[in-house]
Amino acid sequence: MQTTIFNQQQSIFNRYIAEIRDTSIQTDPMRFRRNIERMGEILAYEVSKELAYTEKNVVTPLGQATEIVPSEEVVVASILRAGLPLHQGVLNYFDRSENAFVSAYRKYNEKGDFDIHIEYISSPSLDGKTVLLCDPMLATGTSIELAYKALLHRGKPKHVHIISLIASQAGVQYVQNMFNDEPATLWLGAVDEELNAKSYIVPGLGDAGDLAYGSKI
Ligand SMILES: O=P(O)(O)OC[C@H]1O[C@H](OP(=O)(O)OP(=O)(O)O)[C@H](O)[C@@H]1O
Ligand SMILES: O=c1cc[nH]c(=O)[nH]1
Ligand SMILES: [Mg+2]
Repeated sequence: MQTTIFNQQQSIFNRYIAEIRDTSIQTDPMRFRRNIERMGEILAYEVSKELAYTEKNVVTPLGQATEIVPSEEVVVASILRAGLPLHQGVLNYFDRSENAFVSAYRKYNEKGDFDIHIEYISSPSLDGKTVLLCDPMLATGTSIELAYKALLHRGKPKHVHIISLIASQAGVQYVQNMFNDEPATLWLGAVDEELNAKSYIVPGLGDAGDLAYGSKI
C-alpha cells in the first residue's frame, strides 16, 4: 500500500503538526481545529496530484482556454467527531465533492477494555467513486476498519485515500494489512512509535475529539 508520511519532508506542514501536539497551544481550541483544517487543505492538494485528469475547454471573456482538471467523482468521508475539522479542510479544496459521515466511538467496559461502536452513517453511493477517508488519529486502526466496512454497504469505491494526521506504527501496519489487496493509499502527517495501555498514541497529542470540541460525559 503506497504510504506517504509528510513530516519526513521539510515544509510548513510540520509547524502545524508541532502546534497540535503542543500542550501550551492546545489551550486554544480554535487554533487546534484550524490547524487540523489547514493540514486537511494541504493533504487534499497532495492527493489531488494522484487523481485522473481530463482536458476541459473554458470560455473566458476574451477567448477559450484549455485546462487539465480532475475527472474523478470524489466523496469526502469522515469519522465523527474528530474527523470534522479535517473533513472541512479537505472539502475546502474538493469543494464540489459529495460527503459521507460515519460515527465511531470507544465504549469502555469495567475492565478498561473498549469496543468501537458505529451507530450512524450518512453516505451517497460509493460505487466506482474515489473516497477520501479522513480521521486525524490512527491509533489501533479499528475505527478506520469499521468505518470503512460500514461505508462498503453504500457501494464499492474505485480507490480509497486514507488521510490521517498522527498514526501509531501498529495502526499503520494494521491498515496496510487490511487494505493489502485493495486499491488504497495512505497519507499520514506523522507516525509515532508507541500506543499506551489505553491505546492512545505516544507522544501523539492526547484526545483529538476533546481538544477540538471539549470533553464528553
Ligand atoms: O485507531 P483507533 O484505535 O480506532 O483510534 C482512533 C480513533 O480515536 C479517535 O476517536 P474517538 O474514539 O476518540 O472519538 P471522538 O472523535 O468522538 O473523540 C479518532 O478520531 C479515531 O476515530
Ligand atoms: O491517541 C489517540 C488515540 C485515539 N484517539 C485520540 O484522539 N488520540
Ligand atoms: Mg476522542
